[in-house]
Amino acid sequence: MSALEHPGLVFRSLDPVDGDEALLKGWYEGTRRGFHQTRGSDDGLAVWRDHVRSDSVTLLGAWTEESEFASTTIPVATFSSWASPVNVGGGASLPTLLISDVTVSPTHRRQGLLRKLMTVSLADAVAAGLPLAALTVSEGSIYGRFGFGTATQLRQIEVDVTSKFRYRADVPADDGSVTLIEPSDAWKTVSSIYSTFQGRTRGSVTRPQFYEPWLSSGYDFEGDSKGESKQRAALHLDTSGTPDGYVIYRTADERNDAGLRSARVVDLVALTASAYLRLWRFLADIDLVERVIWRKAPLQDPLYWALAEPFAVKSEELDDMLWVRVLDVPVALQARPWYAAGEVVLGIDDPLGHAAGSWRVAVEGGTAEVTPTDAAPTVELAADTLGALYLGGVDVRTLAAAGRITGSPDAIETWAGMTDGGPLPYCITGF
Ligand SMILES: CC(=O)SCCNC(=O)CCNC(=O)[C@H](O)C(C)(C)COP(=O)(O)OP(=O)(O)OC[C@H]1O[C@@H](n2cnc3c(N)ncnc32)[C@H](O)[C@@H]1OP(=O)(O)O
Repeated sequence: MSALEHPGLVFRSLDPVDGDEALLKGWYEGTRRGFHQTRGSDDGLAVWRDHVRSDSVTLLGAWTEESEFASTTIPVATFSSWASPVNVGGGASLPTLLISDVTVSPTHRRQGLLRKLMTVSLADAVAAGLPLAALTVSEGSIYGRFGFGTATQLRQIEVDVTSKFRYRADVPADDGSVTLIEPSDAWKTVSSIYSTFQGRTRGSVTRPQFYEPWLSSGYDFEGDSKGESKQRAALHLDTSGTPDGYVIYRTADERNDAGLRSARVVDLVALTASAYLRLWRFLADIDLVERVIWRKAPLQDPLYWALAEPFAVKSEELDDMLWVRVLDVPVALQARPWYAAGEVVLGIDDPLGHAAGSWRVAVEGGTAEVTPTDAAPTVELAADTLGALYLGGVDVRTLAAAGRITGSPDAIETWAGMTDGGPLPYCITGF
């Protein structure tokens, strides 16, 4: 906290368990104000308190010094973070600093408050031995300067579930079944299926506690009220009756932009291809619904390829999801999978210093050895580009074509062979 100084402001780190009640409530209100939400209800505050306690969230804020005309409890800047595993591929996960609730009020914007809070938080994460940091963003141009790059992407799709929705004749019939269940009763199964998915899926993030009140319909985050009455849940059971997929969705009174009756998928996880297609069949079988909208479809979606009329799937948007920042180059690079033997000297430009320097990366048998070196770099890139590459969401050649990776054509080809490969990362967990 010593590095956190700003004229007229007092910085505090609030204890999420025993912190001053008025300041905690004020901090929560500060984020709601910063994100243009309504003032919070007591129920919303209680849900937030559960999350910050159980995820051991660090709550940083800046308050104006005592004044007759300024709130003593609502801060002008907020910044939260906590440590949680991210799946980095090849079955490995790394503890990662997850950053959220970044707000600075209009009275104090562009005076360097975000920069101060970010710089201190990343330095603390390095001191605590966290090799990665990650966040999801509101605008794409803010976080590159702090070494974050777009590491995973999602597609928003709108699926025509009228008679156009029909699988090809060669798609095998699913032998399992789908059952409707109340979201509160489904929660235990939902969280267990997600946890298996998390362990298997490159780019996936361990979920913070607030997914429980959200997905079990205990709290409506959009309406800020207790109980979410529109959400429904269905489980997919395999032939032995074991749940291996779920969908949580909303239907009542939903309309798409063209006024067509639509359902919205809130969360969908399937552990097998068969469960995935069967859950989509289930969604298509909901009567009085003409379109199903899902904001978190994978970029390579089997649904498109399984349909007799693939144009039933309309891609609406390509969205960024997880932004990653490498803090410890050897730990981070040695943990992820590699795809061809080779050696390069990476030169990383990192104004914050954590990843800066020359690093010898030597790959043999699918694993890398990464050591600092005085040798001249053969491949050069900035920290945010390394973050974008890290989970395999974009390949080396594309970033080189964008001018973000430089080196001789041979060195770039060697680095591409080593780095590119494996499944695309997939993260459906915002925070
Ligand atoms: C992880 C998350 O929580 S994402 C949500 C982010 N929050 C929001 O979108 C809420 C609304 N916006 C805000 O509250 C503020 O504008 C913030 C938090 C985005 C920026 O806070 P500020 O204190 O004004 O930023 P600060 O003055 O420290 O700026 C740091 C740098 O980022 C740049 N920057 C800040 N905001 C933006 C922006 N919206 N777009 C582009 N660049 C930006 C500044 O120019 C500055 O650049 P420099 O230091 O390299 O010269």
